[in-house]
Amino acid sequence: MKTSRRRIVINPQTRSIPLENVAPTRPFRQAPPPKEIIIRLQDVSKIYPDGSRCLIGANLNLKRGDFIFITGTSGTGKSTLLKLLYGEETPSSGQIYVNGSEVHELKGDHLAKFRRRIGVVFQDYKLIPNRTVAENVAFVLQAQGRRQQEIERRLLPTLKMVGLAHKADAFPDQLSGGEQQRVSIARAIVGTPPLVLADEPTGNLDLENATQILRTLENLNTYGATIIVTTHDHHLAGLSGKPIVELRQGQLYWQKR
Ligand SMILES: Nc1ncnc2c1ncn2[C@@H]1O[C@H](COP(=O)(O)OP(=O)(O)OP(=O)(O)O)[C@@H](O)[C@H]1O
Repeated sequence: MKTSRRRIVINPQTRSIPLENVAPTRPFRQAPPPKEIIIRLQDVSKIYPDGSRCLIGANLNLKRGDFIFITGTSGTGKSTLLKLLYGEETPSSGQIYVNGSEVHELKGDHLAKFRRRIGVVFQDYKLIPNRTVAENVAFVLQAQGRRQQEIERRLLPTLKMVGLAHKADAFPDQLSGGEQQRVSIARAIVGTPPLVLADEPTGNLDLENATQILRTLENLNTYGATIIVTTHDHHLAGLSGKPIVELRQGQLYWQKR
């Protein structure tokens, strides 16, 4: 049987191949990364409709259990990078794989299930205003379908870890900015997710509290969780001794220690 094939026509004027003859209807997809690679960015660009260029052909590979800091000046695109990783934003081009899934292919229940395995510390905390600290943190475990007994077993130690056991019954508007930030950290780690994305998790904290939060994330990392922390604070990133990746002009650069 004869199959119809698209002809590639070389333009004799320029000797270049007209794009409409070669561009496939779907972007060319690479094979998924090997299992030990938990995060892969392949030639990823992100340009917002208003022209803000955050990533330009960026590449990154992280293995399970890696812990890195992403640094970069304000407005370079650190938050955007995390949003791409949990599917809140879609790349303008390129592929992003997280936990074996190509993120922007995930929709509906698949996306919700994928996100349940990621602990996210949002820069603006996103606490539920009419729920107490304990309820905000427990909410994650309820969404994961955990039993009440397990919720109770996890809740208090996590609140203690972030120094907020005494505020369990307070509502978000009764907390300082730093305390709200620590609630958002507790919420991200209470389910011991295999991946934590923390957007400026220490931005509102003094050095003592910031160091305590880093120790908590390092502790989770020793149990195998992959951790990505964005920060402006080179000093804090330097203190931890973990690798630093700088986002500069749309590219990701591993810093030498
Ligand atoms: N939804 C959006 N629509 C258009 N532009 C956006 C959007 N979100 C972010 N931007 C722009 O993209 C750029 C990167 O923003 P982003 O918040 O990712 O940077 P950042 O490095 O996290 O900044 P900061 O350190 O100040 O939090 C900025 O110029 C910002 O104005």
